[in-house]
Amino acid sequence: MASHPTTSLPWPDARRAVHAAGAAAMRAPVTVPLVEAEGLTLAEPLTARAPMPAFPTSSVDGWAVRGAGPWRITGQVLAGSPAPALTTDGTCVEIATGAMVPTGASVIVRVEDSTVSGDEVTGEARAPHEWRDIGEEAAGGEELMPAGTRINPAVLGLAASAGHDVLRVHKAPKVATLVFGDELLVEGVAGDGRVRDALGPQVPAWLRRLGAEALPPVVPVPDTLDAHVDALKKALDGGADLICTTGGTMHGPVDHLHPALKELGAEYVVNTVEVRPGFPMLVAALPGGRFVCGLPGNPQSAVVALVTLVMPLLAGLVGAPVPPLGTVTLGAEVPGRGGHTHLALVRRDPADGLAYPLPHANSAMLRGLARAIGFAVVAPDTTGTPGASVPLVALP
Ligand SMILES: Nc1nc2c(c(=O)[nH]1)N[C@H]1C(S)=C(S)[C@@H](COP(=O)(O)OP(=O)(O)OC[C@H]3O[C@@H](n4cnc5c(N)ncnc54)[C@H](O)[C@@H]3O)O[C@H]1N2
Ligand code: MOO
Repeated sequence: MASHPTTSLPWPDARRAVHAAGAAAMRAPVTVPLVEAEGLTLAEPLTARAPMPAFPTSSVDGWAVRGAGPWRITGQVLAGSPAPALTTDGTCVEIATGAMVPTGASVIVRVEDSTVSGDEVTGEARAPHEWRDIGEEAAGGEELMPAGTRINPAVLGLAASAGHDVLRVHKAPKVATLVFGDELLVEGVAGDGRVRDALGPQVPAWLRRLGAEALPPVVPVPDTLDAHVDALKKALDGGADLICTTGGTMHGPVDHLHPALKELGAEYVVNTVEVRPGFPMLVAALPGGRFVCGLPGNPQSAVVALVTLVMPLLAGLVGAPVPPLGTVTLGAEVPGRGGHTHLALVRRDPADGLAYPLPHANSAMLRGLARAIGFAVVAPDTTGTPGASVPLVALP
């Protein structure tokens, strides 16, 4: 590894490069029961194991009738039982919502549209017919969700409906957080040159939202090369697939990240990105398909690095696509940052739906971030003008 290479990448290229590196290091999928699958990622497309629905299913309570009325009641079919066929015109069965529609039924008359006298029913059916046809939602074998889908509660429900008891998934990558800096306090108020650690509390929380299994942060890792190397090795011994470090990405007197990476034999995937704030961010690959992501120490810059590098890297590791960007329409001018991409904190105004830049958005500040929906992306050598549609990196 060269010392201090500054092969700075444009912001879109950096996202793609780390995603590709993650995808190349993807682990083998595992099989888990549905109850353990929430938040994990589908390793195979989710398919319907049978037509959905598997049988014609009444969508109302009423009468499944055959032929023209009036209809003589010959029985009842409830949800959960097979339905005997209706074989004679002028007959009907009482049917419950969710019950299997008997073969031979012409229509279903709703209970509220019917009159019963003795064992005879009269009434009128509504159009279109009041049942769900076999395979109306999906044919047997049809793909419902692609591989790479993050399993949310709705996907879990869909998988169950589609007949799955277990799923092939990519497990959540294990991610360690190492917070560098002798100036950091882990409690109380800043003063006398010391500042409160603002990253130990938030980085693991962002990581969990990105689908990682976040290990408890190590805070602070002392500002010596030995302590950095030791902490990185311990995290690897602890099974981390990715180690997020904070601070020390530059080359100041106590910035030891680059020398520590060199000692571990790491290879840069990305070393600095043409983005403001946060340009000194990096991702380095370690032997065995593991990674270190260096988040800059300025707290907002660290979050810019999380969404720029960690988000696509984690996506690659679990076989998900490069996280797509959203779009916002700007309500006010957002300046560019020269030849760099500007990730500008924005809020969305509930009155006009437009995105406005936030105050207190300096890279050392978190006040703007705490009110933001995400970062508007202002391309190099441009200005975000009011009314312009620009990409949005939504906060996870
Ligand atoms: N000579 C130059 N110096 C700096 C440059 C530059 O271009 N030339 N760039 C600046 C930029 S931009 C950034 S970003 C920082 C990145 O620095 P490091 O990643 O090496 O971070 P540190 O020096 O350790 O810390 C920077 C800043 O952030 C505070 N910090 C660090 N960790 C935390 C934490 N967990 N919670 C709260 N605050 C934290 C730290 O006290 C510093 O104030 O480099 C600039 N320098
Ligand atoms: O790039 Mo630094 O992250 O602007 O503060």
